[in-house]
Amino acid sequence: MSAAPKLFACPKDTAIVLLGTGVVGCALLRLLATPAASGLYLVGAANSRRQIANARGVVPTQVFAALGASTLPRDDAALLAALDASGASCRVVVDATASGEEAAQHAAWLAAGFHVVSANKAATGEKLSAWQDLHRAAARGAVSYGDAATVGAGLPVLSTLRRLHACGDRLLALDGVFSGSLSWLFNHFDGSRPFSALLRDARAFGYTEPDPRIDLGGADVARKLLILARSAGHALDVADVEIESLVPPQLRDIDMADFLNRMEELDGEIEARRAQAAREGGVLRFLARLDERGRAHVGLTQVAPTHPAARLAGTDNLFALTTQRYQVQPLVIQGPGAGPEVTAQALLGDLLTLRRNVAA
Ligand SMILES: NC(=O)C1=CN([C@@H]2O[C@H](COP(=O)(O)OP(=O)(O)OC[C@H]3O[C@@H](n4cnc5c(N)ncnc54)[C@H](O)[C@@H]3O)[C@@H](O)[C@H]2O)C=CC1
Ligand SMILES: N[C@@H](CC=O)C(=O)O
Repeated sequence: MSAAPKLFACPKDTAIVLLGTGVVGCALLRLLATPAASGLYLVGAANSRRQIANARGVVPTQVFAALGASTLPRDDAALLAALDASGASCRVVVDATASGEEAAQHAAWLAAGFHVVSANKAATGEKLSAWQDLHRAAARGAVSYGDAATVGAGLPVLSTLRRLHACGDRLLALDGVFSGSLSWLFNHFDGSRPFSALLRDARAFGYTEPDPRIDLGGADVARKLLILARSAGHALDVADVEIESLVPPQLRDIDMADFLNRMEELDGEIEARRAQAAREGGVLRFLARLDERGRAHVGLTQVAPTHPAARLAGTDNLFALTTQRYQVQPLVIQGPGAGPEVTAQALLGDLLTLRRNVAA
């Protein structure tokens, strides 16, 4: 891969490797080629099968072609070596995969002094012990973990919660719609098209997880609820969240390709629920709730058309934060909660914050 002279017009202070060149990773590559990303330079990129690395710099717009031509085997160590060889003072691994294996490495990377910026929720939204390890590792490595993309695709909800927590405010309850894909699906599911057809569209628009059962099964929403609760100081674990799955038992354990061919099997049950809700004057929304007694639940709920969740559009997420100081009226954050551009912007925002903090 040839060096990129234009990139070196900026100080080489922040070197990046990018894991994952799917919809989010690609959108980030586009942003890295814009002036907003001055001072950030890419030294490696990988998908699940191939990688490229060059400590002197990789041109973001050439990553696809270079990966296509690459014969380098997948090896995270070689990517970390490129970060080290770059000489940059700030070395960052960006995780835009949905891989549990990569997420399991975040703590080790932090402990070794690499910053991590992640859209992947598997490290922070699953086991509480992993969350705790990660925060200990970041302290040990004196580095930061950027996670703005993991909740609300970068809506300012985690930053707000953390600021309230730092001010001594206490989160009492959390309510809302935490999934962009499920929001989009139920905002459009009016009986005119089968649910499975809408799901194919949501997948094509890049709103769903690589395996849409992670969305439909409630796991993605539960992860976000856990990330939010933990960021507000609540030590919640996976077993503390009651999850209602929309995936019927016969579709849960088959491989993803089979599931994608059999999505029509979702239609009967979900259309019956929609029709029943409509007969009773309501609509379906996939809601998340953490109540004041620490009970957490995610699942499909029938709501009245006047309910705030019934008035969302597109991929809107809605986060209603009830805290000691926002008790009479919750603090509400609403906006698009999925999609490549907004998610990549959240990653870029974390990278720029890191760069600023390291320079300060
Ligand atoms: N799509 C969205 O709106 C949002 C996505 N996210 C998160 O962003 C992440 C990526 O999502 P998408 O781009 O939609 O998925 P995608 O399926 O389009 O892309 C995933 C990429 O990761 C690569 N990959 C898988 N395992 C890998 C490994 N071990 N090493 C390197 N690359 C590997 C795949 O080859 C692919 O390039 C997920 O964790 C998702 O939860 C977060 C917020 C919003
Ligand atoms: N699949 C997720 C993408 C963002 O996290 C969602 O639907 O919200």
